[in-house]
Parts: sequence; structure tokens; C-alpha cells
Amino acid sequence: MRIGIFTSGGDAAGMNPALKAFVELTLEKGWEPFFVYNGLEGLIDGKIRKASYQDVAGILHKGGTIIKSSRSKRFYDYEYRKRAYDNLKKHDIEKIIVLGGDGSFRAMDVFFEEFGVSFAGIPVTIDNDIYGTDYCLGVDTALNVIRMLLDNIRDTASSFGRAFVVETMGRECGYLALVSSITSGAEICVIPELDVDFVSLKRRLSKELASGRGYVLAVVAEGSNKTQQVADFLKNDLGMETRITTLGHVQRGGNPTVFDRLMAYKFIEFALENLRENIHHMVGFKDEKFYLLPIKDVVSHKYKINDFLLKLGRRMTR
Ligand SMILES: Nc1ncnc2c1ncn2[C@@H]1O[C@H](COP(=O)(O)OP(=O)(O)OP(=O)(O)O)[C@@H](O)[C@H]1O
Ligand SMILES: O=P(O)(O)OC[C@H]1O[C@](O)(CO)[C@@H](O)[C@@H]1O
Repeated sequence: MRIGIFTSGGDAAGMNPALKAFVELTLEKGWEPFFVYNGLEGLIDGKIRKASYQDVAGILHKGGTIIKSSRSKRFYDYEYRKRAYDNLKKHDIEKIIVLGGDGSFRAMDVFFEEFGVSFAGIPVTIDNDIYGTDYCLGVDTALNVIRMLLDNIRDTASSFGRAFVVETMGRECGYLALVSSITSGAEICVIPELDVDFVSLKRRLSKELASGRGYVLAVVAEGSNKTQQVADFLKNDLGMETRITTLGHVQRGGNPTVFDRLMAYKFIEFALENLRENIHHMVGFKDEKFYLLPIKDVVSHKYKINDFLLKLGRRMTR
């Protein structure tokens, strides 16, 4: 059997370990692994090549994706999806594994409906915002990168007695900011999922500053659109010298953590075990178990951060 794999949407650490696992496990099964380079764009342009052990040697520790990723305007048009299908047929590729976010799964579901190409989607995004899975590959590495950066910022914040507002990525989802706030001991956490009570915040932090607090760390999710507002609050309401740090794309890079490397293998193994005829599902990880969820269910629901984490985060919003 010939199986293709591609990476799509925002890259995340864990993609390379997953590609390595894919090639090794596919060959072990006596199947033929193919790389589709450059995501959906490469599928349209026929950038498809048989993969070998050599291709995946020495990539386990690398962030990003050695086969490149893309977002594709053309894939929204039937004409280009047909071209993509013809490319797969040319190589006799029967099934696909896609490493990406729910946008990429949606794209492949449309493709499945039109051409019957079976596929398994593995959730890979630093945003950890996909319905049906507690964990998306790459989020652990991103959280560790953010942790390191927040520790560094704390060093300078405490040295100067300043307030820092640190903006994380995550699109509309506050997961990265929330978990980072909790695990870095931030004083303020602002995410789209929680309301902020600036009056209570002022009361609490004024008291803390009066009794010796030397600096303030606020972590703000990009999706809340409140970075400037929080900075203005710290400056005007608390009278603190304030700086904003937007972490940006540094959060997407870095070598994958042990956890992401291990999970990459587990996701791929489960996907290959279940890559049967007519599969058009995502491999989810819930309650410590892997399972399959139809893409229709994935894309018709919104991911919700679990209540326990939200409860911990709420203490930093007031
Ligand atoms: N309904 C659709 N029909 C055809 N193609 C689609 C559709 N939805 C998404 N796509 C394709 O999937 C690509 C990837 O989607 P998107 O940019 O949302 O990234 P993602 O996979 O969700 O990853 P991330 O959000 O982490 O960057 C889009 O650029 C587009 O080419
Ligand atoms: O790389 P781009 O196109 O600037 O996209 C950035 C977006 O991608 C992500 O890094 C991953 O979805 C988001 O957190 C962020 O909003």
C-alpha cells in the first residue's frame, strides 16, 4: 500500500518526529511512504516523492517541518483539488495522513467527499484549539519555549521593578496564555475565555505592591485583543513603568520536547493501525487514550478549555 503524508497550516514542533515515525513504521509494515512537500500547495503542484530512511535521519530534534507547510487559497477551488487528486493517482497513493489544524482537516474532508481519498488527521498546532482532543502535537514544546521566555522576562522585570505585559499566540484560544500564566506564576492572565475585572485587579495588586511586591507579570492571549488595555491599566491605574513584549513566532520554533517526540510516535502508530478504507477521521487524545473522531464532528464544534484550568486562571483575572 502507498501512503502519503503532508504538513499543513502553522508548523509546530513534533512534525519532524511524526514524519520520522511515519517513514519507519510504514516501511516496517511493508508499505510505501510518500512525502507531499509544501502542504496543500504541493499536493496541487504534484510535489510528491517516495520517502526513505535517509530522508528522516537526524531530524528528530528539529523544530518546524522538513517537508514544509503552506496555507492554500487555490485548494478552495474544485479545479485545483481535482489537480491534487490526479497527482495522487499518478503515484497510486491510496491513503493520506495530514499533520495540521482543523482547517487542514476540513480541506481534506471536502477532498474525501469529492474523490474518496481516505485520510487520518493528526492534530498538530501550538494553539491546542481543536475540538475532540485534549492535546495537539507541538503545544508542549511551545509551552516550554514560553516558560523559558517568561522566566527571562521575570529576571529583568524584578531587576527594574517594572510591569510586563507578555502577549502569546493562540488565535482565538487562550490555552497557551492560560497554562503559561499558571505555570509561570503570573499575576494577571487575560484570555478570551475569561472576563477580567480591572476594579478587583487594582484592589488586589495595589495591596500587594504596598506590601512589597516588586514587579508584575501579565500574560495576555493575542485573541483577547487586550494587550494595550492591560498595559494602560498597569501604567495609569497602578502607576507602574510598563513594557509590552509580543512573543510572536519564537513560540513556533525550538526543538521538540521529549513529550512531543513520544506523542508523535504514538499518534502516528495509532493512525497507521487505523488507516482503513473510508476513514476520514481525526486521531484524538482524550482521557489518556487515542481514538477516532469523524472530521464532521471536529469541525462543527468549538474547543473548550477544561474547567479545572479555567478555575486556576480565574484567580488571575481579578
Ligand atoms: N472548506 C475548505 N475547503 C477547501 N480548503 C480548505 C477549507 N478550509 C480550509 N482549507 C485549506 O486548509 C488550509 C489550512 O487551513 P488553516 O489555514 O485554517 O490552518 P490549520 O490547518 O487550521 O492550522 P493552523 O490554524 O494551526 O495554522 C487553508 O489554507 C486552505 O487551503
Ligand atoms: O504564521 P502566521 O501566518 O503569521 O500565523 C500566525 C498564527 O498561527 C499560529 O501560530 C498557529 O495557528 C497562531 O497562534 C497565530 O495566530
